Amino acid sequence: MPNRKCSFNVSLAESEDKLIDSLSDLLRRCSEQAKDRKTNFSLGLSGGSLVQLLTKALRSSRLDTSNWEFFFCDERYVADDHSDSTYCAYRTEWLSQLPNILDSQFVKADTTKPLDECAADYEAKVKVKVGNSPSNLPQFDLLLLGMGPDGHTCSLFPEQPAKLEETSRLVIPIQNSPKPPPERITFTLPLINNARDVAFVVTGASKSDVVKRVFLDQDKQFPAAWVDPTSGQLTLIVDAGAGSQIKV
Ligand SMILES: O=C(O)[C@H](O)[C@@H](O)[C@H](O)[C@H](O)COP(=O)(O)O
Repeated sequence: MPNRKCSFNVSLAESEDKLIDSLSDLLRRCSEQAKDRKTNFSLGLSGGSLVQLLTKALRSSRLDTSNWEFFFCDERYVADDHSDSTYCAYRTEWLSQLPNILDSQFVKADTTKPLDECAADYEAKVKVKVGNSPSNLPQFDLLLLGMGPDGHTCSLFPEQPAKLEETSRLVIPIQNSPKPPPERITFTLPLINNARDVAFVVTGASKSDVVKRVFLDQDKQFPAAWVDPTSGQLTLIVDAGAGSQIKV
């Protein structure tokens, strides 16, 4: 595998139930490690299909989430109660299905601020709430990432390669996103790659080629291929369709 700093674990699930089990196992391991360190469990969320899959994993695993804090690896720049808001998608789902999770456990983006300020403010929140690694950067316990068919992850898109070069800011504004809505904020690679654990959850046969090109070829035209934790662990959880070109 070319140039990857970290090796990665692959979990190839034959059914949705198995995929949810793998996700639950990962959440259990990472949250127990946070408990052992006597810290809150900091978990970065993504949108899309992950909303449903994570809800199912939390319901079936019955993990104790009382010391968990939920952040957003990216967020759409819309009001909290807008149907495009990733926070809104989780909150709506969890209010009925996971009522023990409190609204105060979400660290939300303040989208009432201008876009640039919203990103800077979210970075400040991350710095206050997430403990630093020895490199002096906030270190998330786990980031759950999705990947689009174009190889985007978070709100880092192939059409905006300069965003991959960011070295100082941890959260940046995005304008003119090729996927609507056009305005967003997103974690940058220095923050993503500093996490203890990063996991991609990818499903569907239509993504099998991009999964191969990102994870096996590490083809840097795809932003997801830039995710390469410095000292953390990378996990790929795929169903049979998305993982059909990956041999475990
Ligand atoms: O803000 C967004 O537009 C979505 O969060 C998006 O980035 C999503 O995570 C990926 O496109 C994967 O989505 P699926 O898993 O649903 O394919």
